[in-house]
Amino acid sequence: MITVDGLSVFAGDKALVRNVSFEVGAGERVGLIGESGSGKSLTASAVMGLLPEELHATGSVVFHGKQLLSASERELSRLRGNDLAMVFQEPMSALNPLMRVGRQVAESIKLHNRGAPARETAQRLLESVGLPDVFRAYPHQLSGGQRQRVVLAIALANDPALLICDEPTTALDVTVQAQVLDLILVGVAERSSALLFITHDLAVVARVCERLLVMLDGEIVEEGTTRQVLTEPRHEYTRKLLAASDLEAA
Ligand SMILES: Nc1ncnc2c1ncn2[C@@H]1O[C@H](COP(=O)(O)OP(=O)(O)OP(=O)(O)O)[C@@H](O)[C@H]1O
Repeated sequence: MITVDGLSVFAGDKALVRNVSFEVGAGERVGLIGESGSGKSLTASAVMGLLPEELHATGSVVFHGKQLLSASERELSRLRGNDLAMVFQEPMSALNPLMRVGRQVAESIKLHNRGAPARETAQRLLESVGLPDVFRAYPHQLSGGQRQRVVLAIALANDPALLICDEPTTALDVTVQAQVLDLILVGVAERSSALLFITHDLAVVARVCERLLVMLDGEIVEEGTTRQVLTEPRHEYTRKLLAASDLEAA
């Protein structure tokens, strides 16, 4: 469904992501883990066509048969928020502070989903993330966890084939984290969406992902099923990550 092949990201001639290759199959939940600065977010941004101007990507990212690295901005923006959706760490960056959240959800529903009026669909989406009463609220009136649930409702609005989450719960309280993770899991399961989940938190990937990719200094150094990577890590770096985490090293 999405195939990343030999992806590199450069700042000038300095490679920040080097020769990264992986696939995410339809409906699959894959985790991208590694320490801060290992290149996880840049990999996701390159896949989404959201790299800042000073960076450039080489290699290949094929999504539903289409080469994204050479796609026009117009094609990319048609894909984003449609077949390809993303949830970032900081929900305020994805929301318009001046618009009621119900309207923001309604506006994200694309025309082809116009069976029911967008307002009703938006309300149903908000209910599905446990927010039946926030339609007329502004983002600042909500808690961080509620805002992230609104962002999730927007990301899921058009039943994306692939949802990319970049540290979606890192900024939230621990109790709220679990709730948002569950909503992500239910949301992708109901739609058979694939999930690429970026985090440095191994307890989170253990709960969410079927397969893991481990990044170090811009490269993928290990890959396997979640169970394999967390119980029989092959790379020294993965062992260190496990030792440094709260996970019971099995
Ligand atoms: N616009 C940029 N220009 C130059 N270097 C950058 C730029 N953006 C990121 N980098 C560098 O690229 C490397 C990878 O960054 P990236 O944000 O992908 O890491 P990460 O694994 O997602 O870490 P974090 O969890 O902290 O977000 C880092 O060393 C970072 O400093």
